[in-house]
Amino acid sequence: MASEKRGYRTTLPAPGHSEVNLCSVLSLGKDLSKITMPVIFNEPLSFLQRVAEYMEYAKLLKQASLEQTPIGRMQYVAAFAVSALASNWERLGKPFNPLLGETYELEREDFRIICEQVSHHPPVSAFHADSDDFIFHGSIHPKLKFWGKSIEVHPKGIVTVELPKWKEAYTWQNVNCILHNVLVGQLWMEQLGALEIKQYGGANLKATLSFKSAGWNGKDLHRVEGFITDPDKRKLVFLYGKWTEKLCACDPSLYEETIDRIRREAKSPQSSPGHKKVLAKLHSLKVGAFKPSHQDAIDESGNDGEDVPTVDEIAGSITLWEGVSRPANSADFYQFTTFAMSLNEMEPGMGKSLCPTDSRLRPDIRKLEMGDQDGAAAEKIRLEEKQRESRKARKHKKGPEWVPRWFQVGINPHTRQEDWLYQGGYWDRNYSDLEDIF
Ligand SMILES: CC(C)CCC[C@@H](C)[C@H]1CC[C@H]2[C@@H]3CC=C4C[C@@H](O)CC[C@]4(C)[C@H]3CC[C@]12C
Repeated sequence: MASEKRGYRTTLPAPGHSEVNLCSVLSLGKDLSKITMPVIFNEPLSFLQRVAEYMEYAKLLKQASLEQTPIGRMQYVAAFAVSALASNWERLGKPFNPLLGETYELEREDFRIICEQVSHHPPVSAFHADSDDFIFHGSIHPKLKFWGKSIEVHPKGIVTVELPKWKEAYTWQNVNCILHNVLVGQLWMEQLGALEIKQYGGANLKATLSFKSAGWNGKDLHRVEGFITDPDKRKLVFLYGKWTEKLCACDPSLYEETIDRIRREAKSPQSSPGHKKVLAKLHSLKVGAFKPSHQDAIDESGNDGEDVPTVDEIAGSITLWEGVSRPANSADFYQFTTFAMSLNEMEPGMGKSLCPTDSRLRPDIRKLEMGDQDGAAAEKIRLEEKQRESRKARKHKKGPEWVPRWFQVGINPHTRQEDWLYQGGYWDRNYSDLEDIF
C-alpha cells in the first residue's frame, strides 16, 4: 500500500457544461442501460470510478475495527454505509458505462480497491477493497427505469464488510434512488427506503435505517434515521442524520424524550404560530423543487401515517460521521467532490504499472475531461463498436463465453447468496493475458 501521503489533483483540466434536455433521447419505461446517451449527459468518470467513491470515508471502517464492542463497531459500519452515498448529492451527470473487462484500481494511504466490469448485459460491477483492518467487497447491478418525470435506480447487489480481527462480517444492500424532474424543472435526487445492516458473528446485531422521502414540504429531505437492535429486537442505539451531511448516534431514551418534548411544545398554544410560520416558510422555499411527484416515493417512505416529529439535534449524541463540504470549484466541474476530482488522475509512476484495462486509459473519458465533447463522443462510439465486434467474434468462433479476469461467481459465506468474489492476484501486476478493450 502507498506509504507516503501525497497531494492528489484537486481540479479537472477543463470545466463541464450546464443545462441539457433529455426529452429527445428517452421513452417511457425504458431500461436506460439499453440506450446510447449523448456524452453531453456524461461526467468524465466511469461507473467503476463511482463505485470506488464508496471509499472516500474508509477511515470509518478503520474506526469500526478499533472499537471494542459489537455496538461500537456496528455504529461505524452504519456510518460508513451512509457516508458512501454522500458523493451522490447533486451529482447529476451520467458516469460512462464500463466496458466488459474494464477495471479500475485505487490505492491510498489506508486501503486499496480493485473494481471490474464482470458483465455487460446486465451491467454488473464487482469490487474488492482491503486494508490492514478490514475487507470490503460486493457487486452492484444498477437498474435504471425511466418513468416520465422521474428515473428510478435500483442498485441491486450485496455488499460485505469483514473485520478479520473480530471475526465479524456485516452485509447490506443499497437503497433505491429516485431522480426527480428529469424532463423539466430542477433535477434532484432522493435515496429512499430501508437499509438493513446485518452483523454476523459477534452479537448478531442489526441496524435498520430508513431513508426518508422529502415529504410535501421538504422537511425530511435526505433524512436518515433508525435503530441498532439486538436479536431480541431491543433498541440499543438511535441513529439519525442526513446522507448528504452526517450521521449521529444517541441512546434511544434520549430520542424518546426529545420526541415527547417536541410534541408537548407543539400542543402548547404559544408555540403553534411560530411552528406554522416555519412550516409555511419551508413550504414556500421547497414545494416547487421537492414535492414528491411519484406515488412510490410516498409509499416507500416508511412513514406509517403517524406524524412523528423530526429531530435535528439531540443533546448527548455523538457524531459518527460528517461529510467534507464540496470544494469551491465543484459547480464548474460536474459537482465533483475533492475526492472525485482525483479519481481519473494519472498519478506519477502509474504509466508503466497500470493495468491496460484501467478506466484511466479510456480515451473517451479522458477527452471529455479535457473538454473535448466531440472527440469524446467519437471515441465512445468507437469503443462500443469494438466491444460489439469482439462479442461477435467470440460467438462466431464458438469459443468460450467471456470470463471475468479477477472475479468469479461464488456463494457469499455470510448471506449464502450468489455473489461476485475476488480471485486474488490483481496486485501482483502481471497483466499479460488481457484482451485489448480500448
Ligand atoms: C441523463 C441524465 C439525467 C441521467 C443521469 C443519470 C445519473 C444521475 C444516474 C445514472 C446512474 C446512477 C447511479 C447508479 C447506481 C447508484 C448506486 C446507488 O447505491 C446510489 C446511486 C447511484 C450511484 C446512482 C446515482 C445516479 C446515477 C449516477
